[in-house]
Amino acid sequence: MIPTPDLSHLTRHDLEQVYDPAEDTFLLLDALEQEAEALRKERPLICLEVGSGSGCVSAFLGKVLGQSSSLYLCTDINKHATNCTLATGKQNKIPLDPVTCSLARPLLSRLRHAVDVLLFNPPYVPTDTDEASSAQGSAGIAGSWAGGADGMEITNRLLQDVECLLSPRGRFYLVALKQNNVPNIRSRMLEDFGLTSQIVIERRAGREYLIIIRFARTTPS
Ligand SMILES: C[S@@+](CC[C@H](N)C(=O)[O-])C[C@H]1O[C@@H](n2cnc3c(N)ncnc32)[C@H](O)[C@@H]1O
Repeated sequence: MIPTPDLSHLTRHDLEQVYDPAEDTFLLLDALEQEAEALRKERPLICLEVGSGSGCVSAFLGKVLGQSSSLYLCTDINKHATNCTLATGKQNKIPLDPVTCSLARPLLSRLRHAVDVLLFNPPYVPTDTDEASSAQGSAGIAGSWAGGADGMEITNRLLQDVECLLSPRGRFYLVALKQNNVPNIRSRMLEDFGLTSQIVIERRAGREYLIIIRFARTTPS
């Protein structure tokens, strides 16, 4: 079993401003652990986590891949989150490179068809559009969950860029709620971008039913 990254350096003050890893985070870790062998075999060079929050998921990915020369890029709209991501990388000896920005927009042209592992645990909670817009605008803790209509407004923006980011062997892992309409997400990604998908793992956690979907150009082994 791969240990959960050490987050003991994060203070209560940090976790008032940055998403505290929760069931959704841990389900994504479980999915990455389940896929560990296949991920190592691919020898990913560029990994990108959008919305890295504490940095827990990217630090875990670094542990999954072990000693490698991978680049671990992370983005978050929340400046406190990118600070925490940097600190979590140091604490766990994984060289995380965080950038404060929205989604992957400023990196898009540089990372065209270059990302081998793309991760996103998005703000997926259905809210009204105004709440999601204001959370995005203030770039604080509410941006961790406020997802707008169907919880999909922020995720949909990244979905438009996934095909452009993924390398030929790239894999994209997305956290979704059942209410986000997973069959619809999967069929849109296939019809619009030719990306196939699999459910890696799913679990009920309290009121939420959480699903991790993996997208790729062809069905990975
Ligand atoms: C559910 S939290 C997940 C945090 C962390 N990846 C985890 O799994 O614990 C969603 C994260 O996405 C970030 N986020 C929200 N909107 C974003 C955007 N437009 N661009 C980049 N990050 C965003 C939030 O600040 C938050 O850190």
